[in-house]
Amino acid sequence: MKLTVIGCGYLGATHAAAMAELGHQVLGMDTDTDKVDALNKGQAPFVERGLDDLLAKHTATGQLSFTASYAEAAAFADVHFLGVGTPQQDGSGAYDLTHLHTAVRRLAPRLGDGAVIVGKSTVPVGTVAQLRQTLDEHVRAGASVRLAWSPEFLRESFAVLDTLEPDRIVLGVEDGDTSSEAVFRRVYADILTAGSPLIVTDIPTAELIKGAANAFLATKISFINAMAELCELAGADVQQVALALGYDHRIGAKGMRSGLGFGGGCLPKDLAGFTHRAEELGADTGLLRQVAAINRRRREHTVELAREALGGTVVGKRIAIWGAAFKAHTDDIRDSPALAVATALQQAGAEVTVHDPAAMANARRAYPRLDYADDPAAAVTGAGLLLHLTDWPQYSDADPADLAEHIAVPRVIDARGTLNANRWREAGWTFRALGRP
Ligand SMILES: NC(=O)C1=CN([C@@H]2O[C@H](COP(=O)(O)OP(=O)(O)OC[C@H]3O[C@@H](n4cnc5c(N)ncnc54)[C@H](O)[C@@H]3O)[C@@H](O)[C@H]2O)C=CC1
Ligand SMILES: O=C(O)[C@H]1O[C@H](OP(=O)(O)OP(=O)(O)OC[C@H]2O[C@@H](n3ccc(=O)[nH]c3=O)[C@H](O)[C@@H]2O)[C@H](O)[C@@H](O)[C@@H]1O
Repeated sequence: MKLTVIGCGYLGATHAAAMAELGHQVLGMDTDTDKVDALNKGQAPFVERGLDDLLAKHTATGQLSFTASYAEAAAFADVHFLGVGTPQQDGSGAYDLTHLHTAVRRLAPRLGDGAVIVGKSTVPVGTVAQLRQTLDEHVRAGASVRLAWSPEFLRESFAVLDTLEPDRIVLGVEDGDTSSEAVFRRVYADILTAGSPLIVTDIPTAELIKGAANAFLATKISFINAMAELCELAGADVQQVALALGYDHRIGAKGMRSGLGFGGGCLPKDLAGFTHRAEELGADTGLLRQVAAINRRRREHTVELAREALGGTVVGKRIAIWGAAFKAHTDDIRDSPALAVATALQQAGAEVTVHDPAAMANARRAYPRLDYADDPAAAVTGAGLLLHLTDWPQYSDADPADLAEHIAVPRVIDARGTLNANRWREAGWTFRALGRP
């Protein structure tokens, strides 16, 4: 089949490459011409495991290509996936849906009768009804264009795997739309045959499922972090609590790692957007607001622990920070907990040096006033404290005995819970981990 993917960031570029892997002819479209150029060379403009290989494989054969032209995209296919950004508006937490409306407005007059638009971006419930109006206002006279919504559940750093082997696929269709599901089943035929369940719903349900999924993932993380707060007060170990809870099949161990809390371009933004929309609808959002508050406290608590470790003040103190990405195996620094802590400490007067295996270029661009080091040992050299803030395996594999030679005072706070406490203590470090004795 021939398909387009409009908006080729983390979601869209991965979706386009995965659709080509399924055997479809795919044209990706993005307004950012630098991105389009990189993608046409078979390179992802960001770090994502396995994506460069897929892009290179399918751009080389011409099965996958990219353009900045709506006209080309509209002419290429009758099925158009939408993966443009839905960022947070400043202040209220509400979603900014302008990119979606722009994409529909620009695409609509160029579409032929029978075309299908399938949205994948994350949206608050009620968005598709508004997009339907935009579509109807701009579509060619006499052309009937269907609009469906299939929210995406991929995780960055597992994006290719999650797209090709999804836990489930959701498709929301408009009332009276009897044909989008059949088209969609053809697009996803191989994935459905392999066993991924497809849940077909009305539009509001599909929109809401995505918000609910991210709110639940955020809640699970904040729940275990609330237990971490309690563990610190009680002298208990949150990792053992999580281990024991996780064996209960109704709870499950996945997505319940305690630490510095959730960041990234999605969970914080989607929790805020979901909460905002729920309040507009008149729902009680006490639970969701607590989830966000607990998450904020993780960052504040880490800053406080650093202050405490350094004798009550960070002014003029050298602090090494391991990690800038919002999680391991990505260069994405959107709402990174590590950089939030780094900048808070710098604002409080500390001299902060940051290292990250993949996200240094993005961090440097966004936070040019922070100091950066090219390797983990260089970051700790001369510091009075090391903060471990992103869970890269390089950091848990590092040799604490070797590092103790470089740091001025061997003191570490493990905010991700992945350093081996015994190993660090035996190498002479004063070791503190969030939620653990
Ligand atoms: N990053 C992720 O892991 C996931 C993201 N999502 C959702 O997918 C959507 C996109 O997220 P990301 O890919 O992370 O964002 P992103 O910012 O990496 O990519 C968005 C892309 O859309 C392009 N764009 C903006 N306006 C456009 C327009 N009018 N026409 C064509 N292209 C346009 C931008 O240039 C950019 O390349 C969001 O709604 C997000 O919540 C959902 C699941 C996973
Ligand atoms: O809507 C989205 O964009 C995506 O958001 C998240 O995916 P992602 O942001 O890539 O990353 P996660 O692996 O969920 O991690 C999010 C944050 O939570 C933190 N986290 C994650 C898991 C955990 O157990 N504990 C924890 O603190 C991570 O360090 C990271 O900062 C969801 O996991 C995806 O299902 C969803 O599609």
